[in-house]
Amino acid sequence: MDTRPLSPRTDAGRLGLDTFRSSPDRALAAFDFDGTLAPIVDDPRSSAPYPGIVPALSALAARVGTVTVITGRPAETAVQLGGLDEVPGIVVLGHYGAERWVGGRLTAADPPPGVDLVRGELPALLDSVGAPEGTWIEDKGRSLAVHTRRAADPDAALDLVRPHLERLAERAGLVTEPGRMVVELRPQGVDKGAALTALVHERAAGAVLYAGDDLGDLPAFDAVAALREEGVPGVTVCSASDEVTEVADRADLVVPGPAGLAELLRGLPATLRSPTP
Ligand SMILES: O=P(O)(O)OC[C@H]1O[C@H](O[C@H]2O[C@H](CO)[C@@H](O)[C@H](O)[C@H]2O)[C@H](O)[C@@H](O)[C@@H]1O
Repeated sequence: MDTRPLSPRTDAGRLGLDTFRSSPDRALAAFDFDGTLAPIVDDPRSSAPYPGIVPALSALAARVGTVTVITGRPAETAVQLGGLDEVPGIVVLGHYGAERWVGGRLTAADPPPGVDLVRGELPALLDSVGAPEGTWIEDKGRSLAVHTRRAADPDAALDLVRPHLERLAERAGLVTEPGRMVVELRPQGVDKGAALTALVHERAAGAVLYAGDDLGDLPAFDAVAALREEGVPGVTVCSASDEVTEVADRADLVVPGPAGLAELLRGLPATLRSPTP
């Protein structure tokens, strides 16, 4: 694994980063939250950004056209846990793009009815299939996530509940989103790739950087590849972990987790071209 900072291993990634640096005022920098800006912890309610990340995002926001966080969390949860309201102009796209938070204002569509069905049936379902102690439901309003990180054997617990969750999601007209010791049951029709593409187009961004750590970030990596075809150079960054290796395999640049991303962010502003007087 190449973990040298700021050295993309692909030509397309190098072009993406070079273009990002040479025209920062037209660039868009997008970040996943959990596992990328915030280290993974046992209890999702106690997530917090890696030290120095928020000031680094603020410094970046002063130099680049758009800074955004695209997360599976509700947008307001990410803002609150991350202290993201300190970052000037930041756009937080929650629930894989179904919600948008900017400057304290949240816009979102109503959740589909299937979410209520899942909310009503999930606890009894987990009991009936013998989900082990430590299995936990996170109710995120417009989706629900079943976490197993706190079970004695998280992988075995996930394997046990996954097929039942897939059947329930199908019955409710929802989809399952697999992640790090979690399966989420969420509405169809949104993903981080569509969210990223829409924001790049809206801002007429001339270059894009996307950083993520989990399977839910791969549609955003696909979006970066499609944007390149459209003529928008881009670079993908993996915040690497031992839990998920597919993202590192696909990334142009691999950094060792949120600590590595913080280092990358701290160094990035100094490499950006200054505006010509
Ligand atoms: O899109 P993201 O910002 O990466 O959010 C994805 C999921 O992140 C959270 O779960 C993950 O982080 C937890 C806290 O570190 C960890 O305990 C859990 O095992 C991880 O899967 C969040 O709780 C989910 O709702 C998000 O969908």
